[in-house]
Amino acid sequence: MSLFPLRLQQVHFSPNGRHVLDGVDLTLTGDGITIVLGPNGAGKSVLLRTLCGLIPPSSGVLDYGGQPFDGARIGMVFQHPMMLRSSVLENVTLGLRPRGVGRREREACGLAMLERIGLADRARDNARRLSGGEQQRLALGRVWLTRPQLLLLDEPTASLDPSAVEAVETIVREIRTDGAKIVMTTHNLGQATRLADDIVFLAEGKVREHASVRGFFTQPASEEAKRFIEGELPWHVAF
Ligand SMILES: Nc1ncnc2c1ncn2[C@@H]1O[C@H](COP(=O)(O)OP(=O)(O)OP(=O)(O)O)[C@@H](O)[C@H]1O
Repeated sequence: MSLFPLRLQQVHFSPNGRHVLDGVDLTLTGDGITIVLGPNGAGKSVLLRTLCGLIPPSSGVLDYGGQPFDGARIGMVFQHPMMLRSSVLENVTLGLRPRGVGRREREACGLAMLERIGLADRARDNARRLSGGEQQRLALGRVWLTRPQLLLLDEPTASLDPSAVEAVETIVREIRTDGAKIVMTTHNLGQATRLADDIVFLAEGKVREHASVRGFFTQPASEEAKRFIEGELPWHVAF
């Protein structure tokens, strides 16, 4: 049963009458990486939290491929992932416990995942002692083990150095290749050009554009998107 196409129709989130999401219309297919761009406060994080059920919309329709909402098939990773005060191995297998996976199988799956994300030699270390980049890789491995159909990433590389960013991007691509649909926010426009299949441009709680990555950066349809690209992209993107 697929969560896709995922359709949002006139989705509003208006806490205390303030229009944070202001009539979002959006259709997402089940493949590829969709990057959500937009200025600070545009509502990008709120949109992701709405998609995974953390924020109930004030009004509007969210249709997950005609299926009822099923949070078990949706994963989310935040800019600062939560780490239990326990080992890297226990942290990476956390999502398997509620699924009834026994301890031995959890360990085997966890160790295999740590190999994939380059943390096998840290399995017995305290997860909270990992660097920011390592913690983000661990958070991605943890959610990857639960085989989500939809993975939401909220600025996962915002506070990382370039080599840690590259490691995270490699894992994100592998998760996509493994079949998950990825929706991700970033302020790093270079990253958007490296990872995205399509771009959703959000401003003042509205989807202003939804275009291919090439289309968005070479021929932005709105003045707002043009200004956004010019203001935050200090280099020429050559497609
Ligand atoms: N749970 C919430 N309840 C009420 N208001 C919220 C909630 N979460 C966020 N907001 C408000 O919604 C607005 C949009 O916030 P959001 O975090 O989605 O912006 P953003 O586009 O992700 O910005 P940034 O790029 O700075 O992270 C902000 O004014 C924020 O204070």
